[in-house]
Amino acid sequence: MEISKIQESIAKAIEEKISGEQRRYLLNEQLKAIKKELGLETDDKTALSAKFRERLEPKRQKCPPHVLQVIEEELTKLQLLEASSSEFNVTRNYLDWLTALPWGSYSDENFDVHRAQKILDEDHYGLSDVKERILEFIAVGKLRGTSQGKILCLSGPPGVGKTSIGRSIARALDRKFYRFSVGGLADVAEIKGHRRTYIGAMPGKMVQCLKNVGTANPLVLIDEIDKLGRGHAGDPASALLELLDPEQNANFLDHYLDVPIDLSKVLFVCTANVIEMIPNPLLDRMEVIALAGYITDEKMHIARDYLEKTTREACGIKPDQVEVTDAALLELIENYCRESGVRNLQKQIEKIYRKIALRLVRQGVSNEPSPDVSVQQGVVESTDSSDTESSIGSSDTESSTADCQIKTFVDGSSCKDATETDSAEVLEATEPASHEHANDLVTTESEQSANNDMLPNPSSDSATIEQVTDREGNIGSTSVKEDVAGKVVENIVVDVSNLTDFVGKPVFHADRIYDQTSIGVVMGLAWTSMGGSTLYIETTQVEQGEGKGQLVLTGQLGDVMKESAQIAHTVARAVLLEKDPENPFFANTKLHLHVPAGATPKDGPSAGCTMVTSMLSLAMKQHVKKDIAMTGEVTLTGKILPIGGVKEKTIAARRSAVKTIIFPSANRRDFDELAANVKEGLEVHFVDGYNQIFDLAFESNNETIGFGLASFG
Ligand SMILES: Nc1ncnc2c1ncn2[C@@H]1O[C@H](COP(=O)(O)OP(=O)(O)OP(=O)(O)O)[C@@H](O)[C@H]1O
Repeated sequence: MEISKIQESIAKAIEEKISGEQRRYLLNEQLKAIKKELGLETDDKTALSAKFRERLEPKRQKCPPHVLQVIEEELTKLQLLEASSSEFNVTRNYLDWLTALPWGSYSDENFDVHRAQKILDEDHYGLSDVKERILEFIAVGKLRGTSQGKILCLSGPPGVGKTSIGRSIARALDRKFYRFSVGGLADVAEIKGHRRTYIGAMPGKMVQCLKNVGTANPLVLIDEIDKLGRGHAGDPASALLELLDPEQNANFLDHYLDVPIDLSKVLFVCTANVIEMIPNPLLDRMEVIALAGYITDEKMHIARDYLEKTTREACGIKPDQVEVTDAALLELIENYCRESGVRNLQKQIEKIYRKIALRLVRQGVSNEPSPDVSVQQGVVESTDSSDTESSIGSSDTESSTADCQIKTFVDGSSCKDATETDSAEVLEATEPASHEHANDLVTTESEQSANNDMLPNPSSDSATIEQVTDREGNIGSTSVKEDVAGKVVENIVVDVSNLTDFVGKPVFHADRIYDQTSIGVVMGLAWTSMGGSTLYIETTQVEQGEGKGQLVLTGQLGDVMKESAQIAHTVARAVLLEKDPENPFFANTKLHLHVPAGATPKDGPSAGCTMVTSMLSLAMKQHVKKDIAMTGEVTLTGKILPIGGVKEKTIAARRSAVKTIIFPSANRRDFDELAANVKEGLEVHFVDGYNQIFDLAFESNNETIGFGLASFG
């Protein structure tokens, strides 16, 4: 009895529930039908299909037939699927990607070489050989009518402008710009996409790029290609090869998209610090353009004409409110920023300008732009605004309250135009950044006032602010408000004497630890991914005694360098035997050879001749010639073999005030190709055998000791 009552009540509850749902479903369907009848709304699936068709319509003519066919099939499938099913979502997303891609839509390319030259000059100082190569490339594009089929690779140490040159090329060619970094990338799916069957599947970077830029011929900058990871599932290098190779990429197959896409019109530019690390099949297909680094003089120009200008604008400071003297800039370059690139220099300049901004604000200056000119300011966008912003936000190591205030000031008032933060970015190739090309290091007062004369509507601010009233409206985009009335605001001068107030004390650099090298110490030249640098080889005597001849090595030397030291020991012994047969130094002395700095791992054979010289200097108790540096691999018989990184090493030598360099003869061609300003003031010798190095290194002492080395090697 009880049981039948319970059963009855359960049956009733279920019936009520079912009929309620049926009722709701019925009413919903009726509502939809009525709305459809009235033309108020189409159902979800129809609306979706209509949306996709509408998106496809403008591209239909240019869209390849096989893609159109897939889209049609998928649209039919969409109608048949239940809207709540997971497959419906997969199909919808797939259609979304398929219809969003810029099938066959290309932006008009600009092959105007003069315009390209202007743009490249506007964005970068110097780099004439690099610019020339780019212009040649554009010229060929003009003659052929297309620039397809080339992969450029810009290689060089960090901060020499590889990424920003990439951007300039996009601007010069009028192509859209997209950048993504493959540093550490180990998953092939990042490039080729995931198969649609996986939950959360996405297409690869290239398809994302095309969707973002909206044209099928952008310039794609692939950053850090030398740091490509090694994948556990699939090899990213092979996937990149398929992407980059002009023979294959006309039919690039993304796993997600599953229809071939034509990437043959995409211009690929890669960047790398060391080309040796790029997988060979990739390197084979690239046209490598090397950027070696800058000498002091070039850095001065870059700082004055480019970095200072963009930073000043980014900080909202007017040219007449600040003066950074030549001497201060030189000090900054020589003692704070000795590396090959200019990124650190840019950071230091930003640091100075932030501090100046704070001082100006404390003095009561307000450079707030009036509403009508703020628009104008937005246009004056640096091509590198992102980099500027990211370093403004992150470079400073001091975290004082003052700095926080400065940051607020900078962010709030002037860095509005910076946008990108991600590793992938899209840039419309915009019109020129406002770089000037003054050859002089300083924009003189007369130039400034000449500029003023050309300005149409000089403001009539009160005479209380000296420089402002003198040169009002100099950059034509800001005006000083009256709120400092009655107060004289002086422009801030940054000179050598007060530079430490802005950037602190200079950092210690180990590249010139000896003013005059002592006995057993010789300067060599090294080449790393950070550019060239000088290094010292130090040799001392540990103990002496009959038959104690031995060599101890320190300084984090790799296997090749250790072997090179052993070879040097043997060569030095042979040289001494030849010069001074009675001298038993090497046979009876335990030597210690060290290469500072001990924390930096070093390897390679190019310090061979430096090691021999260092050991001989100790054995003969003679200094080597002042300000001499050398590089070259030495063989057991004393032959000198060629080395790499001639330009980087020459620049490093100049940075360290070296006067004489010794290079292997086989590197003469590399040296001859260097720009005149890089070679300026250097006495360079090319040698085949160690005997010539001996003569050069111990030159001044030869007469005194009466050595005349017979041919060795
Ligand atoms: N010749 C130059 N003239 C003007 N500005 C330059 C020049 N070279 C570099 N810069 C500036 O230096 C900054 C750093 O350059 P960029 O980011 O392109 O370096 P990079 O070589 O790509 O470095 P990384 O290898 O670390 O990616 C940029 O703001 C760039 O505009």
